[in-house]
Amino acid sequence: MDPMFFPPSNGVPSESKLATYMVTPQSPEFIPNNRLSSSSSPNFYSSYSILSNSNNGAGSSTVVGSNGTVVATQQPAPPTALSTVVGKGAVVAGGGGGVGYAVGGNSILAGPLGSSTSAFAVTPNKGRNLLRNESPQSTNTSPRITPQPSPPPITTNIHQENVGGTTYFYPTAANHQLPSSSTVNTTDNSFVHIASSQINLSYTHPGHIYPGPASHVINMQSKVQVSAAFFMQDELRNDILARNEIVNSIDNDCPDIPLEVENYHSLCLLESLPLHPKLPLPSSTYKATHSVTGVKYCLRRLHGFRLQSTKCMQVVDMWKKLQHSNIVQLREVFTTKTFGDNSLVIVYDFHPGSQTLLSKYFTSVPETNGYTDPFAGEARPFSHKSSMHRTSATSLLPENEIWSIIMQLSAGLRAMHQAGLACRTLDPTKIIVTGKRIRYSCVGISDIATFDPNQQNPLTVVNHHQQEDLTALGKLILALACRSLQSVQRDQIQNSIELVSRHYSQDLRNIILCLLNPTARRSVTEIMPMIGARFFVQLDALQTQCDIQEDELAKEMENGRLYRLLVKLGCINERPELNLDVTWSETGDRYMLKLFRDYLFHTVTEDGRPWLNQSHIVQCLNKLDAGTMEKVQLMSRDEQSVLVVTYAELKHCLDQAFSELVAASDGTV
Ligand SMILES: Nc1ncnc2c1ncn2[C@@H]1O[C@H](COP(=O)(O)OP(=O)(O)OP(=O)(O)O)[C@@H](O)[C@H]1O
Repeated sequence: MDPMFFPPSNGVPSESKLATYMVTPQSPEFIPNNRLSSSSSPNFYSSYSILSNSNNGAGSSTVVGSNGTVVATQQPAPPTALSTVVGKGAVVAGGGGGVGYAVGGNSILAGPLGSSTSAFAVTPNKGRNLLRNESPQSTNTSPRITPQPSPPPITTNIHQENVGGTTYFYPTAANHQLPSSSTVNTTDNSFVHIASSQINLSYTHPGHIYPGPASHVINMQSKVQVSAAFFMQDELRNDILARNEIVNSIDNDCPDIPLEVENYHSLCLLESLPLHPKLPLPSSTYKATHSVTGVKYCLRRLHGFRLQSTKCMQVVDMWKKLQHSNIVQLREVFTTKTFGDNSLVIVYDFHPGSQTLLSKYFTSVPETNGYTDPFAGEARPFSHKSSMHRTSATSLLPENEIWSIIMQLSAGLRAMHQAGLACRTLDPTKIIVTGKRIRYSCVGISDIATFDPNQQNPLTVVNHHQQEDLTALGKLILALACRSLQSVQRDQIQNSIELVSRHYSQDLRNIILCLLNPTARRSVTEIMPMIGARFFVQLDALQTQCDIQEDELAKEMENGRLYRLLVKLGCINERPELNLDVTWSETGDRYMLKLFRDYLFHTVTEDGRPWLNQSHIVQCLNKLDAGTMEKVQLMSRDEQSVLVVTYAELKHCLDQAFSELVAASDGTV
């Protein structure tokens, strides 16, 4: 028979759902003798400390004391402690009035109670709100850390003591000794080792609480706001949102694009131009979704291209292996007729929110928070059609910014050259900027498109292309320094160098001259000494950025863990039925969790107003997840009964109930 239907012989009003948890004289768990063993206590109920109103059942049972208060606890409790407890006289579950809790959480425990170090200083003290200060457990007791998911067996040898008319029950101490240290399993399956000396913390998991930003991070910000200390910086949030929006957008007004191309679908045109000088054929760029993984990629299509020889796949493999933070990774290459012609498609990683170097530095279009929408406006910003109008931007760039670009471009180029490859598309339209990151975006295309299977000496050709890369890099730096593409035209170069000499350092001038020198055989490593100590500035900036981002990560890290806990609670609480059992959610472990949910979210102030306190919720969830031995008082909705349970027991209930749900489900969690 479901315990729901037991007669309420324990003094709990029959309408109280807590009756299902209350102890009856018949209930083996609370018979204070030694007959019981852990095996006779299949339920976990015996471990709950229960307090009920005696007025409704006074004298009717040996369990209920004459003043109507019953306290049972599993804490070993010397009598001296008991008298202290009773002396406080705070344990009143008023059956009639329903008021009744001037709670000192301490006062309901039979045990060597110290003053609780509750994290909640402000304690609403009426009705279900009594449940503050809920950690009556002292460090001096021997709390038991419950390794989860299964709690240790609970000894049901119970000692009974009547003090001042109140009968207390508590188990003998046999197996309630605190191990010297324990391991607690948390929701994210990480195991946290807890030394017993740490138990006196209101959390046994101090690592699960974000302590606020580190001093070296908070002092980096000029204007520190309280909210900034606990929430992600607006700028970073907006950046991520903008990128997500770009990734998720389905913005395809071009009806000619096929629905699916090989393993990719949802193609979305990024840019399409008839001809680019660096590419021998018309090309188009798309964002596309991989059909199997759902990952977004950037597809570059060469129109009307026939692959002459599969030998070029060797060079494709070389590019595929080349990984560098300043190179957009080439993933695969395939030919297709899906577009209605013979097309070659080169698949790259997709970096949302990117713009070309041309668009960022050679146009006078105002910036929008580092992001431009490539689809906005009538003329696409980097179109060659309009590039001549955009080649002269307004002001000169700060030298630091130019050096940052030089370092990133030379780093990427060095990786390519060391791998025996050449970029061959070192062009402001084929370099993309994502935030502060610069990447070569079109590597390998020229090698494939102009592949000559009859080439006798490929190494010489690569050397030649590498030298061309260095010249192109010199031109690009000069153009950036002058903010003008025309500055690198033959008749302008002299004037441009003079401009650099006037406005920038000697090193910048030297690096340009070195790279533009056609007579010398140059290597990308030669420019390192010219970068010199600026390298350290760049390194410092990057490390500072890492510090800030790591701190942002620390803020957000715990959210996922608490979310999973809430999902479990949400799936269990108020579930109308499970396996046709309509009482499931109202009985057993689930009832305990329901009261805990009320305690978490529905606490009210003395005058009945909702008491909304996020820190209360977060702290309680953390304790639940850690399964601490701290006790919490849960009150039934009719305010007639109070249960005292440890978070460890609640965690056990949660795991148990959720396992039942999983077992009854279709297997997908
Ligand atoms: N890997 C990538 N991830 C995300 N966006 C990219 C990537 N590669 C290029 N883009 C973006 O796609 C758009 C089109 O790129 P594309 O290389 O076709 O530039 P373009 O200005 O059209 O050059 P061209 O004049 O040679 O056609 C640009 O906004 C560029 O920033």
